[in-house]
Amino acid sequence: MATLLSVKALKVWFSLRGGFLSGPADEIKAVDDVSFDIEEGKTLGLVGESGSGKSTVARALLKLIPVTGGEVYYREREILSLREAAFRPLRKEMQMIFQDPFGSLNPRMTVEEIIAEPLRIHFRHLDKAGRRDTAAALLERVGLPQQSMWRYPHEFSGGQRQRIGIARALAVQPKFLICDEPVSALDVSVQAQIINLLKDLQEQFKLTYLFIAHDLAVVEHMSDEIIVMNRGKIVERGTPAQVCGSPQHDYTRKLLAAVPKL
Ligand SMILES: Nc1ncnc2c1ncn2[C@@H]1O[C@H](COP(=O)(O)OP(=O)(O)OP(=O)(O)O)[C@@H](O)[C@H]1O
Repeated sequence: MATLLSVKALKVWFSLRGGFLSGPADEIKAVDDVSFDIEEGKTLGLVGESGSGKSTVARALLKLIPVTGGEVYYREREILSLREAAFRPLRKEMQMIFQDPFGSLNPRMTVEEIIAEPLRIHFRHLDKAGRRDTAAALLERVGLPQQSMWRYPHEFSGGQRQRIGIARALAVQPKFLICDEPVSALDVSVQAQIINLLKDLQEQFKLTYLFIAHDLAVVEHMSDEIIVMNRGKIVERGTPAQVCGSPQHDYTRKLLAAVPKL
C-alpha cells in the first residue's frame, strides 16, 4: 500500500499578544513537532483530550491556518508550500466531516442545496438536474430518503444531520476524509450507526481516514493505527491492540481509564 499522507515535524504555534503591562507575547505550541504517515485506504486514529492540538492538526493539513514549520506530503507532493491555485484540485480530494453537523450546515439552505454547493464549485460540467441526481444518489447511500432533499437541517436529528454532512463531503468524490470528532455529539447507539456507515463507505470508495476523537473507545474500533496527542506532542503510537491493550504512557492510561465501561 502506498502512503497517501505524510506529515513531517509539523509545528503550529499561536502567539498570544500580551496587554500593555504584560511581558513579551506568550506562545501556545498547539502542535509541536508532530510526524505521522497514513497509508492509502487505512484509518489513522488521532486521540487526545480537549486542547491537545487535534483540530489544529486537521486545520493545518487542509491549509486553513498558517503553520510555523514542517512539511505535509499528499501523494508525495508537499502541499503547505503550494499556492492556492495549485492546491485547489487537491483540496477536492481532501474533505472534512465536523463534530457539530448542525453548526456546519447552512440553516437557510435545503439539503439539496447543501450537497449541490460543492458540486457547483468542483464539477462545473454538471447542470442542475445532474446535481440533483447526484444529491439524491448520495442521500440514498448515506441512508436518508430522497425527499430529505427539500427539507432544512433543523428538521433532522443529530445522526441524520451527520449523514447529510457525510453526503456533502462525499459529493466531490474525495480520497481522504478528516473526521473531526464526528460522533462526539451523538448518543451512543447513533454513534455506532455512523461509525458503521463510515466503515462501509471507506470500503466502497477506498477512502483514507484521519479519525479524530477524545474517546479512545471510538478510535479503537475505527483505526488501523492510533496516535495519542498531549499538549501538542505525540506521546504514543501503535496498533489499537498495542495502544489500548498495553499502553506505555501514563497519559494514554488516563485516557483509557476515562472510557466508560458498558
Ligand atoms: N486560533 C488560535 N489562537 C490561539 N490559540 C489557539 C487557536 N486555536 C487553537 N488554539 C489553542 O491551541 C491548543 C490546541 O487546540 P485544538 O483546538 O487543536 O485542540 P483539540 O485537541 O482539537 O481540542 P478540542 O477537541 O477541544 O477542539 C489549545 O490550547 C487552544 O486553546
